[in-house]
Amino acid sequence: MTSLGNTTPEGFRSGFACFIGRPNVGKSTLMNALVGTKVAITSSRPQTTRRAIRGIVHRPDAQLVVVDTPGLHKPRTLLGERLDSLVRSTLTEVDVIGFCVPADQPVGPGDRFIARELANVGRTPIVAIVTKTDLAPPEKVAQQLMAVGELGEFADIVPCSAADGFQVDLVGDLLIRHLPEGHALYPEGDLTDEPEHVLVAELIREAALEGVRDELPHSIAVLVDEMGPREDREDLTDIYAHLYVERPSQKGIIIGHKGSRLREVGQSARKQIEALLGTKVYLDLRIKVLKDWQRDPKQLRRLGFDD
Ligand SMILES: Nc1nc2c(ncn2[C@@H]2O[C@H](COP(=O)(O)OP(=O)(O)OP(=O)(O)O)[C@@H](O)[C@H]2O)c(=O)[nH]1
Repeated sequence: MTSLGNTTPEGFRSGFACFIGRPNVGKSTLMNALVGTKVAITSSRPQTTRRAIRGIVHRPDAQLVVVDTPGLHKPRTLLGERLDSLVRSTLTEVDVIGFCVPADQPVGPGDRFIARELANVGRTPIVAIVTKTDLAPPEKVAQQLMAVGELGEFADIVPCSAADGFQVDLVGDLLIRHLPEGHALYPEGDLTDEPEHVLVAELIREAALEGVRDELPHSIAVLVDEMGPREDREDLTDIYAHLYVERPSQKGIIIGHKGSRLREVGQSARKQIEALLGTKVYLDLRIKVLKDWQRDPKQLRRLGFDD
């Protein structure tokens, strides 16, 4: 741990940024690329992110805390409504907003909806980020920069690719420019302030999301019940977790033929968790049906989606 405050160099900046954009535009991947390690989970399924996970970017001249928000969308369920209020409260609390639009898809109603929301946020500066430039030829990227420019008032518009690293550092620079001067908010070396058990639950959920069909992702939640080093074994962490679904049919899908899918999910999650914790992991993963938990306030609270 380094001390905070008394070693701050002249002109040091610190503060908060968040990325906003339609689901699946690459917000989490960009945050991971900026932070340089896997903190938020990513998947090819939209609406993977449900929590405001923070990644912390350490630079000699600045500390940028990135708050990762769920994609804004029109609310359909109680869960949806909570997500949206979470996004809106996040937007007013940060120093700068990164508005992400992918290079490989035309600007659409979803992007315009968010641009309108952003226009109401007030004076928070907005950097427009055209993501996934590796998926579009240069002329298409150039057109996209122009199209995005017409969506609103932006401090900057920058193309980048989190996949090949193109201009990821520049995105960091452009966000940092809007932070106030001040000392570091977190000790050097901290990459996130999410508790470990939350990261572990997210890694399990990510593994379970691989290859499932459209309606299922929203129905999966994971809770770590217990986690700690095994007695006399510093190098082994025992983890007991539950994966919740909403219907018995979904339980069957997750478990797979003779439990084959669940085994794969467990193995894949275990590898990721071992990388995160730096120890061997014993993972006891059970599945439970919590009927319609997305619509039940009590269950939502239990699963960590507070009002
Ligand atoms: N080719 C390419 N793919 C990318 C890039 N960034 C993200 N992706 C992919 O796009 C998909 C979505 O990325 P995420 O980072 O999960 O997107 P998100 O905007 O955080 O999504 P939500 O959490 O659903 O809001 C994943 O399959 C990523 O691997 C990029 O720069 N290039």
